[in-house]
Amino acid sequence: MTKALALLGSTGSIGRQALEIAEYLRLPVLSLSAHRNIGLLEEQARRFHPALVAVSDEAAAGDLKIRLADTGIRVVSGPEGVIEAACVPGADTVLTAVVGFAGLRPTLAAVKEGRRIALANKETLVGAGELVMRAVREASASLLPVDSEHSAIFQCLESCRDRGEVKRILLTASGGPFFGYSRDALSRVTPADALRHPNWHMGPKITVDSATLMNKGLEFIEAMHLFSLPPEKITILVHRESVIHSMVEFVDGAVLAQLGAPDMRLPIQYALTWPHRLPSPANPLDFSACPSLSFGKPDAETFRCLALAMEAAKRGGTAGAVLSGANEEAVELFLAGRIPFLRIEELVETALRSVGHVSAPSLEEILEADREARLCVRKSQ
Ligand SMILES: NC(=O)C1=CN([C@@H]2O[C@H](COP(=O)(O)OP(=O)(O)OC[C@H]3O[C@@H](n4cnc5c(N)ncnc54)[C@H](OP(=O)(O)O)[C@@H]3O)[C@@H](O)[C@H]2O)C=CC1
Ligand SMILES: CC(=O)[C@@H](O)[C@H](O)COP(=O)(O)O
Ligand SMILES: [Mn+2]
Repeated sequence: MTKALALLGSTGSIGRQALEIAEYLRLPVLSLSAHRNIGLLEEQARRFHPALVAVSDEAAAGDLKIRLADTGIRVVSGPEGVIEAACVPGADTVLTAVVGFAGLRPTLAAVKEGRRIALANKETLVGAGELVMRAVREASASLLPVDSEHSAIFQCLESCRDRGEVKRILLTASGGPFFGYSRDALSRVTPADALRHPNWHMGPKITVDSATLMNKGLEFIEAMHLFSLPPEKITILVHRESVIHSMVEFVDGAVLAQLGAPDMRLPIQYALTWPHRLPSPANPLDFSACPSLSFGKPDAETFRCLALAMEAAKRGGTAGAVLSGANEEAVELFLAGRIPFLRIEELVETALRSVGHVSAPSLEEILEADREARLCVRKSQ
């Protein structure tokens, strides 16, 4: 059970819900971080009185220092400031809800300090899964998934004493807002269309990833690392209702599933209270509102990002960092209205084919692969 929290990405979708849970559980919050949204960060700082707040954008950090001058709260800046927030003295748990690869270095720093990590930032494991999991083992840190599917799998595996008993993981996918669309229809969708997820309210990047099915590809790689499973033992199952958050099939044919309303407050809270369960403000599951549950296969021919992610999953090494970095950059261009939807997959594929591969990379080589992938996307847009 968490005693005190460091929260990275507090102004985002996960960050705001995490603060709701911290308040509900009466957990002290010792640090907060954001990129630029200092209006909300100031409000949060005044409400939760952390020892430290970090703002990764230097100019915004300067403004926040002035705004918080009367509070005695320390304001630190830049990527190094976010690392300081991750390692704030006294916090036993760090919830990493920064979006994108910017989450890697602070997460790694907290792992090395042996903290409990409640991990929402999936790009960390996609880009540097082997390195991060090795650091977790070396520091005897705990890594608790917040991503809804991975929290579900984690919960289904809790009574499993021998991983050899796992036949496969069934990773559920909503199919996103464009489920059933043809390539022709996809060529005309807008950012506003892509931001309309059928079941979840999330930040813009992950919402677009759900629309391209890249989110499921990222989650496939995240699951491989978190649960030490080869790609053959993970099956993606389209489940439009997002009620079953994922399942585990065992060698005797038994299947365990975790169900719940689509409400991230539940997996956030479980990562903070584990190994205990406490009452939660999350919406309860109303079975009468979901009379039928459907299942199907994902369409990786229409949604090419999924096929590219599976390719990167099998390739390993720096492929995950290239996939993730190129995708982040391409999604940003799409959201800015500078490229059409289907250009996202083309740019990711170009990066995967162009950036040199390293099979057992160091942190520096991973960071370099991410940099090169982003550069490749910007040059090819
Ligand atoms: N939202 C959800 O329901 C789920 C999210 N996740 C994962 O959790 C992570 C966060 O997602 P979500 O909350 O939706 O994202 P949001 O975009 O809503 O929030 C992102 C947070 O990260 C901060 N941030 C943005 N860029 C940087 C940067 N370069 N350096 C440091 N901080 C930065 C933002 O600050 P600012 O506000 O100032 O820009 C904000 O606090 C993602 O990895 C996502 O895939 C996983 C499962 C579900
Ligand atoms: C809430 C959460 O964990 C998201 O990752 C969500 O699962 C996205 O849904 P799909 O990618 O399945 O559309
Ligand atoms: Mn998810």
